Amino acid sequence: MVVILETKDLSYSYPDGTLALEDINITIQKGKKIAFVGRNGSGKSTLFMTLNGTHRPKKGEVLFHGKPLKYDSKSLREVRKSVGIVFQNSDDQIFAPTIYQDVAFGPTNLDYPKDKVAKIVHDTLEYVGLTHLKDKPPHHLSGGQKKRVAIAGVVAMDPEVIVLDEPLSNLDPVGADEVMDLLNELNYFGKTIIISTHDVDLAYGWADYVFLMNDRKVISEGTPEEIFRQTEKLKEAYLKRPITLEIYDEIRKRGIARASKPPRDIPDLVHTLRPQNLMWVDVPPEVKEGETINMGILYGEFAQDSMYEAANCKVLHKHEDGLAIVEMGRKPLRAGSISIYDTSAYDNEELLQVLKNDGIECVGAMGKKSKIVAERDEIYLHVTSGVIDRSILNALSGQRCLILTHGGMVDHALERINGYIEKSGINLHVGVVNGDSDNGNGKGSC
Ligand SMILES: Nc1ncnc2c1ncn2[C@@H]1O[C@H](COP(=O)(O)OP(=O)(O)OP(=O)(O)O)[C@@H](O)[C@H]1O
Repeated sequence: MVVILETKDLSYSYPDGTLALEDINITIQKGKKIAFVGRNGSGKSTLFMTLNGTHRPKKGEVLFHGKPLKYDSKSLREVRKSVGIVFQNSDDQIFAPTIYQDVAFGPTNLDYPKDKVAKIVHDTLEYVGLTHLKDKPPHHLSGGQKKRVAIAGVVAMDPEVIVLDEPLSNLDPVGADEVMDLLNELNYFGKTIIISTHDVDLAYGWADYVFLMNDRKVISEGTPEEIFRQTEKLKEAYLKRPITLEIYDEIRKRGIARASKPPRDIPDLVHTLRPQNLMWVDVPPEVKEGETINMGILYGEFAQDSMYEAANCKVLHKHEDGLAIVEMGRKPLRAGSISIYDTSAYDNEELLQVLKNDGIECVGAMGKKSKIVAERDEIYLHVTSGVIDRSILNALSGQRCLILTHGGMVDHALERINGYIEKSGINLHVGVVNGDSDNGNGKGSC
């Protein structure tokens, strides 16, 4: 593996004293797709500006092909030719009167002869699909088109590394797909692509390697599979888990996923679904269609919860020669429950009793006040966002859940859960376990 970019103990402060990066040590491999994931203000854009020398580190260094960056104008010109940056806001990047002139700006500055510049611009515009707009002023373009012009301006310099700050911000889904296709193509032809994003689904499905940033530091790095399994780190970085992983975990808990690697995208996810458990088996002559028969011991692929298990099967179709198609029975799950604790009538002693006596396995808090109470009294919160839906999902897979909330949100939670019960026909146990509210379905009995 060839290392193309590296930082060593890199720190950067803005002139007003804001420390935006602290002791960053990263290594970027040539030809990879890299995502820096972090919430607003974590330092992604600042880091990117240090990678091509726009920002000079206060401490530490940036190395390109193993050589420390120098900050004289000739060296900077060279590194900027090799490490191109596409800014978050295209208007900060595009300034020439026409798209043609904008894309020509970089190659012209490299002192290429006119005909070479013309060929580069022509080829680049064709490559990004903007030839038909070449004489338009950039401010007449849509956000997605401007983004492509900005990318074209960088591609025209033929850099080894293309760094894109939030490449999909303000793009509609189709525009976003187009930009990602373009980046994949550039990567396929050997460019190292580095992006920043808050979009965990994008990073999870797209990147070869992920750096997780929070509060001016890289707090974790690894393959997407490694990073997005680190629930605590994601929480620390105020990020969620990718939706594909969330769905996969729910499928797995219900015993309908194959034992395979966690899926990276939707086709992967579909593939993890265990095929319907239909089998051809030999059956005794007296067995009739519709009957349930004992299949004895299942093992390996066919056992759902352990290496070996006994299973009943329903005979769906009886064929000649003593063969039948049977459907394997699934083990029923223990019924889960959702208790709601109204923190307007909070009593720590009582809450601890509820947690213990009801065997609560998953606690969530909704609303700032309830979260503050939980933090103050050191009640561990398994869920802090999407609390109602998460609790429904956990209850569906057999867990006993408790939601800490207060005021109108108690009724809101009840309404949402009862709405789900009504729609799905699945009768979850739900109720308010303290205070005066009488809205519960099975109050106090969870
Ligand atoms: N020109 C500036 N002067 C002073 N502080 C700045 C400047 N630009 C950014 N900062 C600060 O540096 C820190 C890192 O900002 P940065 O823009 O690098 O974060 P980011 O991860 O790219 O955020 P976003 O996802 O919102 O783009 C923040 O605290 C920010 O307020």
